[in-house]
Formats: sequence, C-alpha cells, structure tokens
Amino acid sequence: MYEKKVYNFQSGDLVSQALNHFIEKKSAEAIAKTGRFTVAFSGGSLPKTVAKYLVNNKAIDFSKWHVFFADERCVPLNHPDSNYALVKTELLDKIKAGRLVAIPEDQVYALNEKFASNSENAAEDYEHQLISAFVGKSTVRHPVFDLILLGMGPDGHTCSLFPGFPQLQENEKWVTNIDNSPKPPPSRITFTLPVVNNAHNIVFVTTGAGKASIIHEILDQNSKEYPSGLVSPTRGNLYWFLDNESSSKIVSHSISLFGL
Ligand SMILES: O=C(O)[C@H](O)[C@@H](O)[C@H](O)[C@H](O)COP(=O)(O)O
Repeated sequence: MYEKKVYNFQSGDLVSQALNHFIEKKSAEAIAKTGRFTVAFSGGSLPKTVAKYLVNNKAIDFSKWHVFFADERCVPLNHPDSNYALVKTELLDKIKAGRLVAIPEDQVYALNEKFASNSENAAEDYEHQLISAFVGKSTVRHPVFDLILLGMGPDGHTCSLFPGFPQLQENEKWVTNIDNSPKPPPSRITFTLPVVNNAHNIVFVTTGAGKASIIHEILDQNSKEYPSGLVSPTRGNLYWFLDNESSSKIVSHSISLFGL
C-alpha cells in the first residue's frame, strides 16, 4: 500500500465537498498520464454523496471519463434497484444537463440487460466489458482502475462481497455473481477482491452512526472479519471519507488532516 488516510468531516455535506476536490485531482492526474480516467461506482447512498458537488465541477474533463460499476443488481437498467439508474440520475444526467461535453455513452459500462435474469452470464459479460476496456492498457492479471468508490454496509460488506460468502475467495475472475445476497435484491454481480485491491486509489465513503463500531474494528483493530477489512491495495492508496457519526468510535490519532 502506498498511502492510507482516514478523513473525518463534520457533516455529510462536507464529505461531498471534499470528495469533489479529491476526485477532480485524481481525474486530472490520470488524464495527464494516460488520457483517460477509469472510475467505478458502488450503489447505496454513495452515488448521491459523491455527485452532489461533482456535477457542477467545470474543471473536470468528463469526456475522458470511463465509468464502471463495482457491483450491480441484476435488474433492468431502468429498475429502481439498478445502480446504473442511480448513477445516471445522480451524475450522468446532471453533468449532461449542465455542460456541453458529457461522459460519452459508450464510456459508461453498464450491465448487459440481456443477462439481467442470469447473474452468472451477466458477470461473465461484464468481465468481457472490462477486458475490452483494459486489455492492452493497464492490465496484467487484473485491471488497474484509477479510482474505485466503495460503500460499506452495516454488516461490513462492500461491493456485493458479503461476510462469510464464497465470493470472497475468488482470485481469478474479475467479476463474479451472487444469487442469495443478504441485502436485496438477491441477484447481483460484483468486482472481486483482487480487482478492488489492484486499483490506484480506493475510497470508502461511509456516513452515519450505524457503521461506527465496524469502522472502529477495521481501522483501529485491523479486523479482517469483514469484507471491507479485506480491502488492502496491492499497488495504490486507500482513503476513508467519514462523517462525525461514522467516525465516532475511532481513536483520533488514526485520523488524517484532509488536504490536497
Ligand atoms: O449496490 C449495493 O448495494 C452496494 O454497492 C453496497 O455495497 C453498498 O455500497 C453498501 O451496502 C452501502 O450502502 P449504503 O451507503 O446505502 O449504506
């Protein structure tokens, strides 16, 4: 791991403001180096928190963004449970509405709806989408994302990698499937841990008191009991963006001062 930082902000709104500056910087660095910015979103509360200020950021060259989904629910793309639909509403549509250059549609890598009723085929298809986007670019054995944005569930899950589930052991595949997710809907596809851990930058965005105890266990006690605790970059940086509530049980010396 190159750098690990835990940031605490007084409110969720300040988390969104900081993420806006942080992502602007990571996007500019990646575009300067490789001509593009590869970013993966999770679902849940994350897209809204991340997008809040980002959608008005005119310093970002969104035309160079390639947008992926760290996990996705196996439902049609216009379904209320779809992570794609959420990112489209919170981010893609708002960027398009506010500026001339949007994120090109062929640079948004969505679940293939044809496979929405078969998670195994959906995962295989999504892995092929990743291969077409990464092979010949940054990849050796697993793709190297510029940024993967993660949420954490109250049971410590991240992506659709749940505590005690066999998907956690997957070392070869880039994308795997689950049909008995404890968090509904049950059928999903998800990045595997080696893909997450291979990123240049991994960011957890976690707000609310419900997650404070697990965050304390992961950050202060180095617990490996939860999937989120197994996130450990092999080449890149790991950041936690927390609000006062989710960080309330962390010992304060673990917290870094936010600065760019
Ligand atoms: O699609 C999903 O369900 C997720 O990607 C999942 O991993 C989510 O990020 C966490 O459950 C946190 O969700 P909240 O931020 O809503 O608690």
